[in-house]
Amino acid sequence: MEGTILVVNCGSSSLKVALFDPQLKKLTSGLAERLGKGDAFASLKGSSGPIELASKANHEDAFRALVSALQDQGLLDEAPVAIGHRVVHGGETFREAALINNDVLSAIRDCAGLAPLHNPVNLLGINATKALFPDTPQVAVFDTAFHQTLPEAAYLYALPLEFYWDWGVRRYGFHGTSHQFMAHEAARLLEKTPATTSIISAHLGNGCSITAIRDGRSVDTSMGLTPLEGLVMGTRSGDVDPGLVDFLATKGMSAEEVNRVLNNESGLLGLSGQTNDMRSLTELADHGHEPSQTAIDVFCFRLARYIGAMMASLKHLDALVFTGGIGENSSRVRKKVVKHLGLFGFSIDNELNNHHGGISKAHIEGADSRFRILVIPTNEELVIAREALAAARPGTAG
Ligand SMILES: Nc1ncnc2c1ncn2[C@@H]1O[C@H](COP(=O)(O)OP(=O)(O)O)[C@@H](O)[C@H]1O
Ligand SMILES: CC(=O)OP(=O)(O)O
Ligand SMILES: [Mg+2]
Repeated sequence: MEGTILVVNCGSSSLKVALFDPQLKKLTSGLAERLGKGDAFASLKGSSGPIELASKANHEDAFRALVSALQDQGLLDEAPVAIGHRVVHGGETFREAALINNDVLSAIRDCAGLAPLHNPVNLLGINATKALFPDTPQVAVFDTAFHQTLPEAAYLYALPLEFYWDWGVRRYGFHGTSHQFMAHEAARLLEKTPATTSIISAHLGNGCSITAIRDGRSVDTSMGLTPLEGLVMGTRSGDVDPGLVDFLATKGMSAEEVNRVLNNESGLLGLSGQTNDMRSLTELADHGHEPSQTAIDVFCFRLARYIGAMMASLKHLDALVFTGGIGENSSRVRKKVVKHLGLFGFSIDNELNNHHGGISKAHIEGADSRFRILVIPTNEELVIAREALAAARPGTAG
């Protein structure tokens, strides 16, 4: 097909691709997981079975395999007109998406120290696509860009100010593409304009973050210098006392080990001792597994506490919005979180929450709720495709 847009999202051991037609309708999507490990595999929606990958296949191998599967389906017989990449950390350099050239590549490389788990693999993805489609414009869409409007009071840590000036130590925030999409979708559902809409957006996937959006602009967010701060996540601790690092050092743990535990062995997984997956956790809790129930309780309480904190950044609130795999699917989490917020005047309609939803299928607030509560599916890929097209061909995308 002519005029397609390819979206690439590289994670540390995974690669997600999505292909859009020129009207930005999604044609298909594919996924490769466990890259670099013995049991790497890939699949493409619409393909009859899994795609063959060599054991220990890397990002480039996976990308080639997915592209050739797309070609077999007749979806990519011509090079795409634009390729959009999710890049996690854009530091203070990028306030919006950027057409990738050597300067942009070196700026992304410069931010790698701030996001060692994410930016290096994002660069791998860019190189892999460049090798296959050298003439297609490539565009970087940054998780941090939407949060570049944070006021100083929200982005500065109370640390020696030289840390900020010399090393860029500040709060950046992530998942900006999803939060920005929430701001637009909420405005559409509420029949307002984004520039007059204020929401609290809770993105709850494997990584979780919450953002206060005042009149369409991000004014506070829970993630910080790295995507580790804030909410309880699948395997990440979110906020802990910084004194913990020294305490664990006295127990013989190196900085690297502490970092690994906080990023990969904590959160829902650490608390439950079983899984980072909210669906499995809910089943375990239903079968009487107490640590799983505790994990859900801590997750919900931390989130409710952050919603309360986000109120301090807003002058009014049009809606609390839930999104991401957990936000969109777990009625139990939504109910528990809203229950903590009674003092603010939030209430949920159980019937609507269980089958979400009400007006336009998104509302789950109770009739007596002081604020609206919405469930909105996120669509980071669509936003990346739109931005890629706009940056690659200025003037063609709306
Ligand atoms: N029906 C469901 N009930 C509860 N949790 C769910 C459900 N469906 C998905 N989830 C949870 O959503 C999380 C993954 O979210 P997702 O947004 O897909 O992740 P990612 O951040 O990797 O894109 C997992 O914890 C998963 O268990
Ligand atoms: C920044 C971040 O946390 O991303 P993800 O949710 O994809 O892990
Ligand atoms: Mg997701």
